[in-house]
Parts: sequence; structure tokens; C-alpha cells
Amino acid sequence: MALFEIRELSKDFGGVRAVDGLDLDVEDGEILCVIGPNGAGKTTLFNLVTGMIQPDHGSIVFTGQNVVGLRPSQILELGVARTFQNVRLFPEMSVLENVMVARHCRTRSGMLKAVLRPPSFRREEAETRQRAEQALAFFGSRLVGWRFDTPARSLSYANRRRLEIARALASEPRLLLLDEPTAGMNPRETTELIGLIRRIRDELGITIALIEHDMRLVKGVSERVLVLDYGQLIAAGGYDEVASNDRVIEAYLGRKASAT
Ligand SMILES: Nc1ncnc2c1ncn2[C@@H]1O[C@H](COP(=O)(O)OP(=O)(O)OP(=O)(O)O)[C@@H](O)[C@H]1O
Repeated sequence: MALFEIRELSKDFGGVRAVDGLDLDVEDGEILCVIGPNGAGKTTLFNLVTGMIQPDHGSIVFTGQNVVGLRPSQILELGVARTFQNVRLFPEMSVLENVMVARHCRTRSGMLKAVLRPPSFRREEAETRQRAEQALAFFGSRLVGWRFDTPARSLSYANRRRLEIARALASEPRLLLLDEPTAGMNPRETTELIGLIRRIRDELGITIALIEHDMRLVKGVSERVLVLDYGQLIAAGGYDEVASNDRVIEAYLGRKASAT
């Protein structure tokens, strides 16, 4: 059984059909890239899958459960985490606090316990801290040590993007959705991220789907590439297969000369 099954998924915005009758399976443990020209429906697809918007038609089944109609927090609890095209952190909170907060979906203590601080709360808090530190340690020396206490707003852009991924990891997802993770990164940082994405899958067993415009990353990391155009799946396969597909060249690569 696929980890994720999408059937006949459609979403309209006024007169625009952003996602148009999409059928799509994501296999457990794969690294998948979703590409396509601007406005092809990639972000809308991620928004539908994470419950941020509701489809007009179709089903989205994650580990056997239809998640259409669930709230984003419920979908996160089931194990689908994401990052955003525009980094969304708590700028005044520290690096460590940003990640600890993201574990909220895995903790049980409520407001009362946070005020009274019984032993069960302190145990849970210690575990939350430890798990957050583990998620940050995944990025080598970049987000650890003195950086734990640094406010997120003072991080470099690349480190903010890494912190967003650490936040998603801290929620212990089975499926991680990354929306343009290399936006604003230089070539060296992009190469580093390719290695990191592979490690997330290999070491943590997390299935990864990413939207990306940077073809170095798409080529370097994806085992399967899906190409959307006008909300429809026009091609799927390995990078080389997709890159030589006439419909893709016409719809996407032809319009983006840098995609080689
Ligand atoms: N909230 C919205 N209201 C109205 N139209 C929207 C909304 N969200 C997306 N659209 C439209 O739906 C279509 C698909 O947009 P979407 O952002 O999903 O594309 P994309 O492939 O992610 O593009 P990009 O690569 O530029 O991020 C576009 O025509 C867009 O203008």
C-alpha cells in the first residue's frame, strides 16, 4: 500500500482550476520532487495535503485514512509535516524554543500543568528539549551550542530555512513536505541540503516530497519527479526521463532556459 494516495483531486479558485483531477501515489521511503512552471498548482497541492485548504473534489488518503476535512493540526499529528516557501518562524523566540514549540503535537500537558509544573510536566519538558536538540543536531554545527539561545530573527537566511526543517522534524513526521527548500541558498548550501535530505530519509526513515525550481537539487536528490502543468500531472519518472519528455520541455523546461 502507498503511504499516500490522492485520487481525482481538484481545487478551483474562482475561474482558475489550480489542481485538476489529480491521481498520485507516494510510496513509503521515497524522495519525490514536484516541479512545474509558475502557477502549475504545486503549492496548492501541498496546501490541500496538509489541510490548509479543502478540495472541491477527490480524496487524500494517508496510511489508509482519508484526511480530507481534517484540520492541519490533526494532519500534523497523523505524521505529515511541512515547510513553507516563505520561512515561518517565531522571530523573537530562540532557535531551541522554535523547535520545542513545534513538538506541541506530540506533548500532552495543558496550560494548567504548565503553570503548576508537576513532575510529569517537567519530564515531558525535558524530553521535548532533548528531542528538539536532536533535531537541531541533524544540521551539524550550524544550529547547536550557543545558537540554541539565539533569536531566530538573527540567523542567516540559510540557517532560518534549516531551522524550519528542524521544526518539521521535531514533530516526528512520516511524510515531510518541503516547499522550495533551497530558495535563497547559494550553490554550496544547496549541495549541502541535497546530502541532508538524503540523510533525513536514510537515517530517520522519513518519506520526502519537495517542490523545487532549482534543477541541481531536483536532479541530485529525487528518485521520482512529478511534473504539474495547469493543475494536471503531465509526466512522472526519473529525472532524465522527465527532462527529455516533449510535453515537459514544452510546458516547463522550454519556458525555463536554466533547467538543464
Ligand atoms: N488563494 C488563492 N486564491 C486565488 N487563486 C489562487 C490561490 N492560490 C493559488 N491560486 C492560483 O492557483 C494557481 C496555482 O497556484 P500555485 O501557487 O499552487 O502554483 P505553484 O505551482 O505553486 O506556483 P509557483 O511555482 O509560482 O509557486 C495559480 O493560477 C494561482 O494564481
